[in-house]
Amino acid sequence: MTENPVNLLRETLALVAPGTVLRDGLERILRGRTGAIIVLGFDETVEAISSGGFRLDVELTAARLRELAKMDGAVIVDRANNRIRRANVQLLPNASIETAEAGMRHRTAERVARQTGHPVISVSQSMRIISLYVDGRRHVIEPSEAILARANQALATLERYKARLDKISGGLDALEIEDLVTVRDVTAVLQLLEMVSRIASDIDGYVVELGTDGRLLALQVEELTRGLMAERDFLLTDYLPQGLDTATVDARLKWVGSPALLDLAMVARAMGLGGADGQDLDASVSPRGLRILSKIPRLPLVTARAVVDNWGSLQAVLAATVEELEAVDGVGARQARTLRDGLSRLAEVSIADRYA
Ligand SMILES: Nc1ncnc2c1ncn2[C@@H]1O[C@H](COP(=O)(O)OP(=O)(O)OP(=O)(O)O)[C@@H](O)[C@H]1O
Repeated sequence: MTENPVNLLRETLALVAPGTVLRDGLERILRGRTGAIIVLGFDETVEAISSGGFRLDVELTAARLRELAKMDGAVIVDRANNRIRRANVQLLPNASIETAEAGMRHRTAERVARQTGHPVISVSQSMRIISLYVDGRRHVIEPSEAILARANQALATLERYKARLDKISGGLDALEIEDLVTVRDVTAVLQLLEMVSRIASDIDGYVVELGTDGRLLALQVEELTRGLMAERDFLLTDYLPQGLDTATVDARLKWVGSPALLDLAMVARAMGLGGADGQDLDASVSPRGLRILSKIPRLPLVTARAVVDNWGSLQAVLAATVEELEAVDGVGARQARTLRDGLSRLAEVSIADRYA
């Protein structure tokens, strides 16, 4: 099999999500109180294990699927072009393939999926359940309400983490301006960014499964996570030691499980901060300044980058005069003023917050 199993499951979940032709057909089969076995792939391997029935080459529609499922046997759909290719077929998969299922329909579905590498759907007449067999695993298609309940729980968690992220990221602004940042402060922001991104990716999975029922959810996640990838990038640009790049940090964090992620030293180690074991969380660090400069309204990102590249530290940028800023390649008079005013405002807000 050439396809990545995770992608094939995701692809199949998208094919049967609410709002799709296939899902509509499956719902009709359930309402009609019949069962079905549908193979989502058509090639020589499928042909070789198909016996009897009849051949056709018609577009997949919900009504056709429902009609054809009334007959005994399987329906074969070419998922590459959404056409029904065979119906009323008896499937003869290799009987030595292990299956944990009971009942011929489900045993057959599981074996065919394993043997052909194509996803197979079975609709159980007796249990009124739609199951998906993909890459050796069974996935039960749940009603949207059940998935939405879980997705909404995840969304509430995402909102809580996002609120905390906003708070500690704002706190980091103040510490950066006053040059009081420690490894703990930086890693706490990256930790939350990582948690938010993991929860968002879980919700993305639900969105795929929910199809049209997940539109609102998708919009909410998009709104909550907008700009966070950029913020993460700027944070890493600001604090990564020389010789360590973002891709390496990403790869390291990927292997950190969610419970381990709660350990700040683990995050520090991934960022190459806090000593060899990441334990020195109280060590001082200074930002290059890109993260905070990116927060200045109307300041083009290229200007922010040019300034950071030139001075290499936020404290040096804070000490620079408008004339010095203007002298940097890629910084015009207007941008130098915007930058100076923006930094002054940020400093005022930070100090006011600190002593409020
Ligand atoms: N090898 C097969 N090829 C095609 N269709 C099959 C095959 N085996 C079973 N089926 C289909 O499944 C139907 C039900 O079979 P059976 O009652 O043995 O399965 P089951 O798993 O108990 O089904 P259900 O959960 O729907 O009650 C058959 O009438 C037939 O349409």
